[in-house]
Amino acid sequence: MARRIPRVLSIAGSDPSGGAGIQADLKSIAAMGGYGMAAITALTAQNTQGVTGVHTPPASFLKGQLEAVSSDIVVDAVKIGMLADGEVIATVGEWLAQSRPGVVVLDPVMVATSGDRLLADDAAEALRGLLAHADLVTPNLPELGVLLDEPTAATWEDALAQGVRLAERTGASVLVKGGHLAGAECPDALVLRDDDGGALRIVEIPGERVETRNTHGTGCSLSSAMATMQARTGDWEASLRVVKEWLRGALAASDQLEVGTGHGPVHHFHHAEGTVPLAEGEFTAGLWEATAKVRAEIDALAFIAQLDAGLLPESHFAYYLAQDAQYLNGFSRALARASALAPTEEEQAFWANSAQVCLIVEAELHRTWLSAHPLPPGEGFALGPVTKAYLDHLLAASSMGSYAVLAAAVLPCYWIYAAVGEELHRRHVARSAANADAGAHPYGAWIETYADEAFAESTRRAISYTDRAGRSASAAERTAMAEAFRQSTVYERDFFDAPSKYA
Ligand SMILES: Nc1ncnc2c1ncn2[C@@H]1O[C@H](COP(=O)(O)OP(=O)(O)OP(=O)(O)O)[C@@H](O)[C@H]1O
Ligand SMILES: Cc1ncc(COP(=O)(O)O)c(N)n1
Repeated sequence: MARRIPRVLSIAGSDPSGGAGIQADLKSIAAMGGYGMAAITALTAQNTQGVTGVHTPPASFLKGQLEAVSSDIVVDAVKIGMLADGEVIATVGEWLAQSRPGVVVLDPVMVATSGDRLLADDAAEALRGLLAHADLVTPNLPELGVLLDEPTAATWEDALAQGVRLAERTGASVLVKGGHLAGAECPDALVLRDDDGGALRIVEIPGERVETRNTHGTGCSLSSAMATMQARTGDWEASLRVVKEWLRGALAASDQLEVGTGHGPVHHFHHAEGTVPLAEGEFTAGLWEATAKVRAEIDALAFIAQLDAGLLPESHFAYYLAQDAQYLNGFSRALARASALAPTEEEQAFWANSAQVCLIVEAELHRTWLSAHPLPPGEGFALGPVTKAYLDHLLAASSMGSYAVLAAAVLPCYWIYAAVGEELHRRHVARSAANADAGAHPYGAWIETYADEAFAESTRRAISYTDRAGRSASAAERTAMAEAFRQSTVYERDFFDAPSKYA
């Protein structure tokens, strides 16, 4: 019976480096939505380069582990991996016969990727006997040969024929794996026994080989993921389609892990990266970090240096003020929309108040700064191309209907303006302290407006609300937020640079 969160038991060896064995199984089971458990058959000392030791505790202790689990917990599926020796195999066989779990996947582990033996020489026969307890057996090509007492298949066709022979001989279904084939293809195939125990059916699932050395634990990961998916779906073919695609992604993303210098592990949770729980401030710190290059370009703009040194042409300052007034009007509308979409009353009030403050600041700009710094004669109060593009971007974010994306889109206007203003103000204060003449700075009064504690507080709150929205957003929404934030940061840069182009 299909189970939404299956309880899956791995009976396997421990790999302290985390790439294979029960460690890989528990990650794979969780990645496939199951609840993972592990009864340990043997301890290995190993890393990505190889196995340096194996310690097999008494089989009676494994029996104790299995009984402790099954006397209390319903086991929906079992995955069996490294079994070490004949005594362990006998213990697992007895437990399977007695507890009869719904799904049994057996990965007949004999030799590690590194070439080290994980099964005693004399235990292959005992392992053959255990296959009758399995619903699905997942040998790699050399293991398939050993189980049949035949040479390793040289071609995929030979391997499929061996898979059929193994299924006929054991009564289990067989997953024939193409990982050990040469070439660009990496197919897998299921030799399936119909429910009534009748004819065998081959389902081949093609796949491309991922170019990587990081294949440590792929067999363990595949078999435990298959056990979990089968308990969820009751359909081997549907399970393999999902698991194979997931494993391909895990191999492709394995380089990100940077674990070890040999055959590294696969990235079991590559598909869930965008949904990792984030600490307070982590999401917006990530947005800030990702825009470092654009922000460095802002710091290097002539506009900033000239404003700082008092050398900004008057016409540039007048253009900037006129565009700022236009911008504030549109920005206020975006903030009003953020208020309308806000999930809490606190945020609703914050954005509504900010929208109103924008209009007050715009009126103040007209009344004081713009009348003192009029545009050159003949130039109308036109919406410049950057102002228009920036506002169109905010308008698009407003109409998408996502509060989180809109918050990310309006945030750079707070954060970057505050950061740039704070730095200009810091330098101005330092200059004033060193030089009594600083009062003569033509833009001194403007730079002093940057020391506004109320704006700094609003910036902190805008960051905190955007961060909160990002932390509870879906992976797709987080991506859209990051893009909206990046785009607005680019417009911030272009806005400071616009006077040098259009004034
Ligand atoms: N380079 C690769 N690219 C894509 N898929 C691969 C690659 N290597 C292995 N696989 C897949 O990984 C799974 C395990 O296959 P493989 O034949 O390597 O088993 P294995 O030898 O038991 O694994 P292990 O590496 O754990 O010993 C199969 O689904 C196979 O198709
Ligand atoms: C404990 C344990 N179990 C299984 C394997 C096989 O995995 P691989 O063939 O990928 O090394 C392993 N190396 N260690």
